Amino acid sequence: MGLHNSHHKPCPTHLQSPINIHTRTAKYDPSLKPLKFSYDPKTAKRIVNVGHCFNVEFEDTCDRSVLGEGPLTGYYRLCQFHFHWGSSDKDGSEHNIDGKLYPAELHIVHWNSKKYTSFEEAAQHSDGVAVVGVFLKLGDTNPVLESIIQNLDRVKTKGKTCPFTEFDLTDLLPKDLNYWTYMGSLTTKPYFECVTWIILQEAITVSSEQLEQFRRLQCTSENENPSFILENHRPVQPLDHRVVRSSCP
Ligand SMILES: NS(=O)(=O)c1c(F)c(F)c(-n2cc(CC3CCCCC3)nn2)c(F)c1F
Ligand SMILES: [Zn+2]
Repeated sequence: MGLHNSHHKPCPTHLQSPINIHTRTAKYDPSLKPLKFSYDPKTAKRIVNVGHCFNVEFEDTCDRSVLGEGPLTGYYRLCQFHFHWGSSDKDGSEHNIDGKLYPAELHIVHWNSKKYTSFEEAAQHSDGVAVVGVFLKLGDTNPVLESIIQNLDRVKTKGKTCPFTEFDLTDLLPKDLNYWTYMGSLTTKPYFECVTWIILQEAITVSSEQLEQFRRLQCTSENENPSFILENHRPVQPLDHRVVRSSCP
């Protein structure tokens, strides 16, 4: 659906992600509920180097690990999490907060298993996917991140996988679960506009050395000349007429 202007030519509105979150313009919505994470550590399955990043994949053939409440209707099934980072600690996050970039951003991807039968199907619908974004700020070594990073040398090249089980993803979340939420898209191809974005307001820590480990992943397969995933964050996109809501005043 396009907006109409004085020339009566529809101009398409885009619902692309990431965006810059202007905190003073975000609107407190008292009807927003607290986020409810119900993750079963046994659903953690494996780590995969997908070329532009690495995914930590979960068993998503049933609703054993779900995200509920918050801005969502019903619950969404956890399928994977991954990170975005930059070629230096100066940038790397996809979303910005009042123009501030963080050195990295965690995305926890869920899909609407009440209405759809797979992630691929859900991604074709505006209420299909819910991604929780968590900023990583420079600080002390994060021991929970370390338990993931110590496996990265087993998935160094594109297409490689390694088992990764018994992982409690709630250990990676900050204490404060207040969030901003808006309707947007996947930030990589095919950029489908199917995502309810839920961006946590509190960051978790990552050390510079841990970020360096991300940059040692290769986007090439093992029989190619190696090149590295130095950065994988998309530039911010126009907000257009979207409103960002906040779970707290
Ligand atoms: N940054 S993000 O917005 O959190 C983000 C995601 F949420 C994703 F789900 C993917 N994603 C892309 C595909 C291919 C599918 C192939 C079948 C059709 C749907 C896409 N698998 N997962 C993704 F790459 C990504 F970057
Ligand atoms: Zn992402």
